[in-house]
Amino acid sequence: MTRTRGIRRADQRQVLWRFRGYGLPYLGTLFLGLGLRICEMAADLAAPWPIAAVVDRVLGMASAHNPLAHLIGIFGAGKATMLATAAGAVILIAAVSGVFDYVGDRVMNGVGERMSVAIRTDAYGHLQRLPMSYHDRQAVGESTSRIITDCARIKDSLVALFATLLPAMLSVVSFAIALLWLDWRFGLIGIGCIPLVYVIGAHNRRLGHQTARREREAEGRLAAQVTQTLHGIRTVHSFGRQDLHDHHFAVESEGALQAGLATTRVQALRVPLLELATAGGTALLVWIGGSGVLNHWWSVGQLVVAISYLNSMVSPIKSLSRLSVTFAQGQASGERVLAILDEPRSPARSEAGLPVRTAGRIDFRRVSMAYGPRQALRDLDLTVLPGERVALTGPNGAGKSTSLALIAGLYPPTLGSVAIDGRATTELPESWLHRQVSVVLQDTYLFPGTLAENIRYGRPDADDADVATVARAALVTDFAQHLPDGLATRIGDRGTGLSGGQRQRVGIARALLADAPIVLLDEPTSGLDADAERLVIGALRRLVVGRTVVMTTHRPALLDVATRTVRLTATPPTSGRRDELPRRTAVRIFG
Ligand SMILES: Nc1ncnc2c1ncn2[C@@H]1O[C@H](COP(=O)(O)OP(=O)(O)OP(=O)(O)O)[C@@H](O)[C@H]1O
Repeated sequence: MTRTRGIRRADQRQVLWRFRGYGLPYLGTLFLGLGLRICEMAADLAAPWPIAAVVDRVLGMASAHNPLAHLIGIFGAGKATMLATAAGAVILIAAVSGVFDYVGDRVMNGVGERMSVAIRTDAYGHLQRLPMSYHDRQAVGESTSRIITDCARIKDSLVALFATLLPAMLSVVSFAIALLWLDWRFGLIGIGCIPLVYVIGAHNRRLGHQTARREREAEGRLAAQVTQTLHGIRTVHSFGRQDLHDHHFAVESEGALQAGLATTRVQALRVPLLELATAGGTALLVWIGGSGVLNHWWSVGQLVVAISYLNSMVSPIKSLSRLSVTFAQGQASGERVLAILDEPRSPARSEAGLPVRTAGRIDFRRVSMAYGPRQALRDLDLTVLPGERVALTGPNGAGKSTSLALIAGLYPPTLGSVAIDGRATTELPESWLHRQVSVVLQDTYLFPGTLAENIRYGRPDADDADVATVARAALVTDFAQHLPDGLATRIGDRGTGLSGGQRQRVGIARALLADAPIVLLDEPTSGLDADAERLVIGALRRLVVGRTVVMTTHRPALLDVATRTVRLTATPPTSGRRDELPRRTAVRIFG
């Protein structure tokens, strides 16, 4: 949020331009679309001439140069025949214009749609790969809103750009030239309308951008609010605090409403101002044009054509200025999506020279870790030898989970280094590191899908036999065989339908299948009753064999699995100064 506010005005205009690279693959299609629009334009330019021919030749008001005049008599010079021919020409021209409009629209809209899908896919892919520190500070709902709603607004802008803006600009230029060709006085009146209408549109765009940005920020906060409430829906129900969430939602909703109303005001003001500007142009044309007809400068038919051209020229200008709000919204949304795309990712590193499988030695060297201003670990020295099973214990907040997160490479240490087989985790490619380290968390996260799919999450290429083997070893089969479809049973969002112990066993099966040489267990049995814990520990005993294991636990039964226990201690700070925050050291107790 802070970042989008920080974007300078000069940069604001370039927001949508920053996405131009996504249009390069479609340049050929865009030119085809433009060609179709030019054909449509030619048909539109011909549209008023049959009427002019009727006025001049059939009604005999005057005779003047009409490029289609000779065509009206092609089937006969009788008035009835000429009328019928003119009527047929009107329909034919409209049909030709309609066909080009239809095909042109499909081609141009398609480019906008495809470009926005590519932007959304990139933004989503980038978001997933951003470091944990980014996700810690960004609400889930806010990120979701950027990927879904903001990308949709960018799509609206791109579709409007290709399907409306470019054709409208083409129309304005073509009709202005046609008016000039008809008579320079008509041309001047038409061209005179353009700056007036443009100024109104530009003013709207500026106002619209400010309100659109406020609206999108408020909507983002609303989405975050909904996600947070739904994530904690059990707690909401348990405490019956729906009223509190209603209140928070109403406050955010009011913010979104005010911003939405401001956008509506900007939009509402635009229409009357534009109507006034265009009515001025038409009035001038009727006045000067009428005088011209009376003075025999031009025919009635030509005046009809000129008025028709002026209308055709002004209506795209009107639609352009209507787009000012769409573009303002697209610009505000573009800033929010760029804020994701501009966020730096960890650099890609080569796996060349790295062993397929690490021996599993882990070294913490004078490691300190802070989450922003909050110190979590200080000066930790610890070596875990290959095959060792170390349990980290200590009071709440001593930094046990943080130590595991550092081994998994989820965060870089603030000071010191964490090394695997002598290589600092910050220098290792993420893909390699993830193959070396498996994690079983306190509450295993399961995705909607089958049990087998969830187990396969750690190794997508594993065959059914491998999945079945690890499911047996992790005691998943014990409960899966009582489910209607065994391992093919579908489970709900976040594993609903399974008990806590069952979810943990699926997590262990997943880690078994991933077969990483280092296993991290973060309180895998906390919250389980004695029976469930016994089963989970049974499964864990199979997982830890032949691997380096670092675990955090308060449970004596799980401590039995460890070959060494290390206690992280915390000395309370003597003052509020940062350098005197709790000092944590590794203290060997057993082993
Ligand atoms: N993602 C985070 N963002 C900010 N602060 C964090 C984050 N994770 C942990 N902390 C803070 O770091 C400190 C250490 O947390 P950590 O979870 O590592 O402790 P722990 O020893 O595992 O605690 P527990 O036994 O309660 O699980 C705590 O003060 C915690 O509030």
